[in-house]
Amino acid sequence: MEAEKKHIILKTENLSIGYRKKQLEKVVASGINIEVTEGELVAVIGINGVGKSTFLRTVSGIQPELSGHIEINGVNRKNISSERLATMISLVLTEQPLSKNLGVAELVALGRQPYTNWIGRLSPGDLKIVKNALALVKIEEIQEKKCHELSDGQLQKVLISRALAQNTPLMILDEPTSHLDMYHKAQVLKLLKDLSLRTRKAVIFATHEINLALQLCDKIILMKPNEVVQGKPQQLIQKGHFESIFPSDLIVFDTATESFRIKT
Ligand SMILES: Nc1ncnc2c1ncn2[C@@H]1O[C@H](COP(=O)(O)OP(=O)(O)OP(=O)(O)O)[C@@H](O)[C@H]1O
Repeated sequence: MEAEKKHIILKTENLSIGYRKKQLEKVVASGINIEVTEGELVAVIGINGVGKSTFLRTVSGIQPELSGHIEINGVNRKNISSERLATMISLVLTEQPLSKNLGVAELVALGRQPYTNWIGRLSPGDLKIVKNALALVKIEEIQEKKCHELSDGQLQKVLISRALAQNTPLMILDEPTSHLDMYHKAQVLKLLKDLSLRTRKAVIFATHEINLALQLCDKIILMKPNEVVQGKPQQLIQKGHFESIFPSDLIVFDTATESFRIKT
């Protein structure tokens, strides 16, 4: 029987990413061909400096691609205005400048900005969506708090809730678990998994939590210095891709337990 064809939310073709300064071009990664479909949870993995943030920023339209093609929901990203892009991609970035004096519910309500007028008045429909976003992330109890009163883990959930209120088919997060303890890292990633299943959004996040990503994600985009590959965790493990991510003097990938361990 033919497998059900899923809607493609993000597609890149021969994408090259990096930085341009005057005439100089610094290519961070090239030949990136990936596809992410609705309801998928996808981790972007690779060593420090390999280009994970650059990739996410390029896909989100924060910085231009060097060359190649990006499609969001079937539309060439070059043909999408920034206003429309805000209804297609929601972002959760690390070290985001935000007014910590804002209340939790107020911050989540900012997710409705692409749909409200310049005064930002919320309609009953907007308020319902904000309420739903607070409930999906289970943060109703802290909605009256100010953002400066929150722990890092709580703040991360609030930012995810704001991205949900934005109601986009694609959610992109850059290292959503940095600064969190092991339990809260697992909690946030499990939350992303549940959200991708329940809302059918495509959720893409950069992470250094490879062991957790291998257990939870539908797909992994593995960025290596000379190639970017994508696949189901099992496929990438079977092809031996994880054995060559790090220099092997300190840590090794154990295929039996499908996790990294310290070399003894
Ligand atoms: N604004 C910039 N201008 C020029 N080069 C940059 C700029 N920002 C990052 N880079 C370079 O691009 C490369 C990729 O950086 P990037 O931050 O995307 O990596 P990363 O995989 O997200 O790293 P990490 O895991 O440490 O967060 C690095 O060599 C970095 O020095």
